[in-house]
Amino acid sequence: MMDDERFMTDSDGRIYRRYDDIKTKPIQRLNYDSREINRFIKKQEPVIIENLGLVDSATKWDLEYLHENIGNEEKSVYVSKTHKFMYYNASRCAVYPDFIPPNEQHNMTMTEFIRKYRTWKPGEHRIYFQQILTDTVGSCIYNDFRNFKWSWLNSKKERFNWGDLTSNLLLIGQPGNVTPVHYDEQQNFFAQVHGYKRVLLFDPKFFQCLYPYPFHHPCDRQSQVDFENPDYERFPLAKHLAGYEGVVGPGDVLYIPMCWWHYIESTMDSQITTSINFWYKHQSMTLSDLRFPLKWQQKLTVSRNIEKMLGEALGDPSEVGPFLNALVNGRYT
Ligand SMILES: CCC[C@@H](CC(=O)O)C(=O)C(=O)O
Ligand SMILES: [Zn+2]
Repeated sequence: MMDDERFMTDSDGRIYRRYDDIKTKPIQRLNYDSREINRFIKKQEPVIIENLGLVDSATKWDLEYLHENIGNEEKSVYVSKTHKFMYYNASRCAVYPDFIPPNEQHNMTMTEFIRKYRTWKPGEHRIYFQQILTDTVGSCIYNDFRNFKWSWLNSKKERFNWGDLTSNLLLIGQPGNVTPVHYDEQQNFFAQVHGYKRVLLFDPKFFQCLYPYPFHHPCDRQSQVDFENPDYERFPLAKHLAGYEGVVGPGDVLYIPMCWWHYIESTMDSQITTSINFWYKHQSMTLSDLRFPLKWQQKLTVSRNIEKMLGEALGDPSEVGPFLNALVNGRYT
């Protein structure tokens, strides 16, 4: 890997893709007992929380233990011809008939996933286990799940008036797997269990630099900018990207604020990467809470509502682009 100039090795020996064009500062790392943590969450800024032990009971979740205990219901595994696993909403393909899904979602048993994982050879399609933890898991897993530090999580939910926990995703990836830059409309405590992931995060205000796909596109919420081969002709503002960077390892918990752009890559030196995320609905905002000018998180919600409403008002999502161009070009530009 060392002689492949697409990759770099950091001072801790972590190996990940080199993105010289992207300016970043280190994500702040704080010990779990630091009072500063609440300040970051209140300001909705990313922070890596160390030694919290949030999901310590999942440390034993290696492939053997999961094979024994997770249950034989089929699990959700994404399969990609490349190392990238961009999420897409298959139900929106009708609006974009030329859209080619960048990967496939398969359902397979844990036995099948482990067989594929263990026999995988470079050049073969990559796999990425991404399964919501539901009550169908075996009793041992359920007990481990109950032993997560829910008191800490609930204290943050209450303190910051977050909505309900919507889901926990169990992620099991191969070294080198990449989740390209996107945003989610939920607060996220991202707990790293095994292996290392390099993360890049960007404030929602970089909306114009990351050129998200249209609302009605299958890749809604995903950026059109390919960090490995950025097209600065089509996306000139991508040159101005500036964000935060860090590597999360076993025991680290990354707070990914709602609507913050994030790119997450399993480092090449990892044997396997296992993560568990905690997605929370954002806090309910009342009109009296609104302060102007709006924050970009709020402008993002406004922009999504406009695109959604236009699709309905025009009766055809494919008219939204031409209509917005007619509205803006030569008038606001
Ligand atoms: C499908 C979710 C993938 C995850 C990133 C990663 O670990 O690859 C993420 O983007 C998130 O937790 O929000
Ligand atoms: Zn995400």
